Amino acid sequence: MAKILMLNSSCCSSQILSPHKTTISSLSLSKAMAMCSSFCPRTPFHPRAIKHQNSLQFKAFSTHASSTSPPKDETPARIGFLGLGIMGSPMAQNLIKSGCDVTVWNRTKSKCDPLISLGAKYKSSPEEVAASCDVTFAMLADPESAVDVACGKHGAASGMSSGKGYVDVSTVDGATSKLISSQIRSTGALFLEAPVSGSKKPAEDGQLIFLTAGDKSLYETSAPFLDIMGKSRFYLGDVGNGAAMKLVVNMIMGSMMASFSEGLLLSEKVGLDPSVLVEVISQGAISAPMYSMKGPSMVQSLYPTAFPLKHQQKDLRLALGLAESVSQPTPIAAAANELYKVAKSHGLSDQDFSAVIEALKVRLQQRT
Ligand SMILES: NC(=O)C1=CN([C@@H]2O[C@H](COP(=O)(O)OP(=O)(O)OC[C@H]3O[C@@H](n4cnc5c(N)ncnc54)[C@H](OP(=O)(O)O)[C@@H]3O)[C@@H](O)[C@H]2O)C=CC1
Ligand SMILES: O=CC(=O)O
Repeated sequence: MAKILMLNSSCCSSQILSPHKTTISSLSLSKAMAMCSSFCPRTPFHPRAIKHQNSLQFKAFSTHASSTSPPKDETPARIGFLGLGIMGSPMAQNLIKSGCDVTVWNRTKSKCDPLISLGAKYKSSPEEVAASCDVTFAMLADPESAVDVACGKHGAASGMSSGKGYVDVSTVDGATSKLISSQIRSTGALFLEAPVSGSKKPAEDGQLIFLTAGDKSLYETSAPFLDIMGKSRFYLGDVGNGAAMKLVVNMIMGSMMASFSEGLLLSEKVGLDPSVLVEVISQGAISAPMYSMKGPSMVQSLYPTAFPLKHQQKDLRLALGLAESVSQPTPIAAAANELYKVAKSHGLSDQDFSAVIEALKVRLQQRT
């Protein structure tokens, strides 16, 4: 999907400044240009929300982010963010740093504190966040927590009403997403599922890939915010399609990591240097950023957590359920899932998913 950027070149000099007057060094040029166009009143492209059927109408950024006052009928969007784990915290942080009016909530309140210091507001329940915001994002661990936060007691749905939107960016299965969608939409609000591809570093750098599905008008009004947090976005149609796309991608990723782990250990066992294997792979047709990023630390048996192993196993489990639902054989993913289960049983749930290699070491030790 191409982003269309209409730039007024006079506002984009060699050093592009954010509204907070800091150089945007970690953002891509296209993102910086898009942000520049957002803040420059002379550019034809401006992320003001379009008026839609259910009157979702707002501008993307708070007034201090713009050099001119907004028209009187536009108020700055109030953005809610629920779930401040490895992914949610940097995503919310990027919204705040871009000048958005952000209200946060997290089950463990202490994780809100760094964001409050950056200017976020705080509410003590998902319901209160949803009631006080125009669009609420949720980044929760798994289907159970996503349902609980959206539909449980004092959940977001209780604070939703017509004119509001709920964007669930958690990785869940289609059935869960449809359940949340129906609860949210029964209040008159709009729903978008938008799981992300990309891990901790892309979340920090605003380089995530959004896989969205659901209410198209919410997709359009949320686009300026998705573009702050991500580098691309796909609109895939009906609720369930975004979840399915995410699960297929992560099914492939989990199998790739399991296979890479076998290769590293086999190379070592036959007397090769696994670091050289990582280098060889990086130069050939099977190279992937994941191998180059994770390989060197895996060789040292280090697994600093970016994507928790428990979440990778959850995604494999959900992907296998998806495959089962259409009778698609997925023997490789099924075998990989077993390996992640072994890793979990050895206490590796909260390590990075690359720690799955330890499950193979355990097996080797048990056999010898
Ligand atoms: N890390 C990654 O690289 C990526 C992760 N994802 C997906 O994004 C989602 C979040 O991942 P990540 O940030 O890594 O996960 P974390 O485990 O770091 O964070 C999980 C979040 O869910 C909250 N949570 C868990 N259980 C409950 C519950 N019962 N009620 C309320 N809140 C709950 C946690 O709250 P608390 O702080 O209180 O524990 C925390 O805010 C997952 O679905 C994951 O699969 C997608 C792409 C990449
Ligand atoms: O879900 C994990 C990712 O890296 O994407």
